[in-house]
Amino acid sequence: MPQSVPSKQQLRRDLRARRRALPAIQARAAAQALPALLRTLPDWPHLQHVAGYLAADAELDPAPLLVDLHSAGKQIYLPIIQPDSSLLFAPWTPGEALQENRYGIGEPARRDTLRGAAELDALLLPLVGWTREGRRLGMGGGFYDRSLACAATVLKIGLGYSVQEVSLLPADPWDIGLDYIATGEALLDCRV
Ligand SMILES: Nc1nc2c(c(=O)[nH]1)N(C=O)[C@@H](CNc1ccc(C(=O)N[C@@H](CCC(=O)O)C(=O)O)cc1)CN2
Ligand SMILES: Nc1ncnc2c1ncn2[C@@H]1O[C@H](COP(=O)(O)OP(=O)(O)OP(=O)(O)O)[C@@H](O)[C@H]1O
Repeated sequence: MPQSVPSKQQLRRDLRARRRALPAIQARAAAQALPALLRTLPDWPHLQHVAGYLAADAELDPAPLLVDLHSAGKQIYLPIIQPDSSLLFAPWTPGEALQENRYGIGEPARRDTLRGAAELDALLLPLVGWTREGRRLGMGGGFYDRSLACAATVLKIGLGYSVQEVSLLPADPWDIGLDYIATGEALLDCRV
């Protein structure tokens, strides 16, 4: 009998629990490995506008990576949830003022020059689950899928622990694939 694929909802529950159970020392090591891993990207020198996120719910923390990008002279951005449930991205520098969104996640208070995903060079996506082929499972709001529907050119880099890898994910027509996945141990090229 073919093995059935668990629902996205079931997977989300299991993988979020797995993420929360990771020892703090491993979580920190993965976050601290990200800057050197991302610097091996062939496109790294050309990335000028890069959106990240502020870690919530035990997500792989891009903070050291955002500091590294900033110190390399790149402009970093954070997502702002829009009324139509898409995301726009506001420039942000580590330490600048934040205000909480409906999930308690900080968003830049200064939002004068918002960009769409298509106007960024790279986007760091928080992963709940991932496959080697670059499929992703997010928190379930569809925010990233909606925002990427018209942004084919932006380099999509998922950040997720290796314990969040699964062999199969349910495929929906709106799912947008990743170009790379950084696990904290390796940078995987999903386009090959
Ligand atoms: N760090 C981070 N920022 C992000 C995202 C993300 O996944 N991670 N998003 C990526 O989309 C957007 C926010 N999406 C989110 C979707 C669901 C939940 C969440 O915690 N849901 C709760 C129920 C919360 C409630 O309804 O009050 C849950 O499922 O337990 C959080 C963020 C924009 N910013
Ligand atoms: N391009 C889109 N346009 C309209 N609705 C969309 C689009 N993409 C996704 N959605 C809606 O978003 C909901 C959640 O999608 P899904 O379960 O794939 O979320 P996710 O990819 O895990 O979340 P996220 O993208 O926020 O990380 C779906 O019910 C779907 O209807």
